[in-house]
Amino acid sequence: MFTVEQALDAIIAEVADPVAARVPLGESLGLVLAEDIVSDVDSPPFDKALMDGYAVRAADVTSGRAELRFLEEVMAGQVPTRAVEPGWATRIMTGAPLPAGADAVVRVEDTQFRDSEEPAVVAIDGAPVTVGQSIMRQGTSTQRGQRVLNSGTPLRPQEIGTLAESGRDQVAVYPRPRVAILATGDELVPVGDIPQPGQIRNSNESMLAAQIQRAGGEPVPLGIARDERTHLRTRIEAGLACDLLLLSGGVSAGKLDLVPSELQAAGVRQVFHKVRVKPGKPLWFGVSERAEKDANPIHKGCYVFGLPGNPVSSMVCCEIFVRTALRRLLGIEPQRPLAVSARLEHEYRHQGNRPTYHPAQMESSLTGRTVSIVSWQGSSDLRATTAANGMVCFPAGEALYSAGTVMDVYPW
Ligand SMILES: Nc1nc2c(c(=O)[nH]1)N[C@H]1C(S)=C(S)[C@@H](COP(=O)(O)OP(=O)(O)OC[C@H]3O[C@@H](n4cnc5c(N)ncnc54)[C@H](O)[C@@H]3O)O[C@H]1N2
Ligand code: MOO
Repeated sequence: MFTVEQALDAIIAEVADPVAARVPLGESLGLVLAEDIVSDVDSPPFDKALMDGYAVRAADVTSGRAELRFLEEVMAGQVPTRAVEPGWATRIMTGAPLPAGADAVVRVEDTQFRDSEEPAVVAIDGAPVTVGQSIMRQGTSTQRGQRVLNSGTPLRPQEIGTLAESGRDQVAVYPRPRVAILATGDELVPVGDIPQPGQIRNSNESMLAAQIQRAGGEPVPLGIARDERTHLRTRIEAGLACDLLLLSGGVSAGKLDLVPSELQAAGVRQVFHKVRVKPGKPLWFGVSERAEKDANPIHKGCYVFGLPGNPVSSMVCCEIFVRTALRRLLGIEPQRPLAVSARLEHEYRHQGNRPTYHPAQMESSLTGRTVSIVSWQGSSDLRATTAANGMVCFPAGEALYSAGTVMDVYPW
């Protein structure tokens, strides 16, 4: 049986390097940039006013008081037509290009405009004016030809704004993998149905779709597959067209646990079956290599996870293992699950023959991060996870953890 580390190593080794594709800028949030971006413009593109007021020559207003003659008005989007000579001022709006000759802007609050005279007069009464005041010189934020973003950068709103400044309405990223989700089991009914005796609702499909969406993938729900070989195989084959296929249920030792054998019959090569972890022991992972002729435009293979059907087992395996594969395809570093440290809020005794990922609730305060272990009845107890915002990893064995022990917590 693989350890968690061995299973993660195997997933990282099997999943191919990410493949870049161009997507519209509006669809790139959260994806990783797959090209260096060089600006094709200076920012700002011209010397610009940072305040609504008057463009002046600072030398005219060194004392903070002056009476200057009114030259013209420049709004944002217009260009000045005349240079500011000594003794003159141009009314200017924030974002408008600075006229030649001017080297400072005096804000409108420090001025009075008198149009009873010809030409009109701008009377200034404020602090001494210095060269460069309330203006931004061309190219001081970004220069044309400068590299503004590096390949490998995750795209947040500010990077998307920077791409827009650089005129990129399409951008090369590692696109969202399509993730097929296939729930298996004769006991399952759709979420909108009232379960009859012996039946339960297919809650895993909705939960896994939400996990995939949150992790940057595009879920493709395939509904419920019956525990019948031909039907199951047909649904598996439909799922293999996606980049990842997640099945839930039917992977342990029951009479109708047909998933491993039907996956192999569909040509999916088994990489491992069973991991020393709780919950999630029966996890199955394999790879379906695509024939060249029906190659997916993005990825050469489909990576298949047979998740144990118990809801918390499915959820935890998706968080630990499926998301590692997704991060690899999305070009996200680090690829392995990232734990944070938190001090145990209370004493806790844990016992188990496998490393256990236990639901837990973290709180942050000025004195640091603490974690409490929530009451949990095991891998079918999904409700308990709604009182948790992460999972604490306990090693196998029995130990008493005192309050204040620093634990590894994986946030959800
Ligand atoms: N003899 C053994 N029995 C079991 C073993 C074992 O090693 N030997 N492993 C146990 C462990 S650990 C787990 S976890 C479960 C996982 O089993 P399966 O993946 O085969 O899952 P099922 O038996 O199909 O279902 C388990 C449980 O989950 C419910 N379920 C299934 N699908 C869904 C769904 N889409 N939505 C909500 N709930 C679902 C199902 O009704 C069962 O109650 O096996 C142990 N047994
Ligand atoms: O591994 Mo199972 O997921 O313990 O219940």
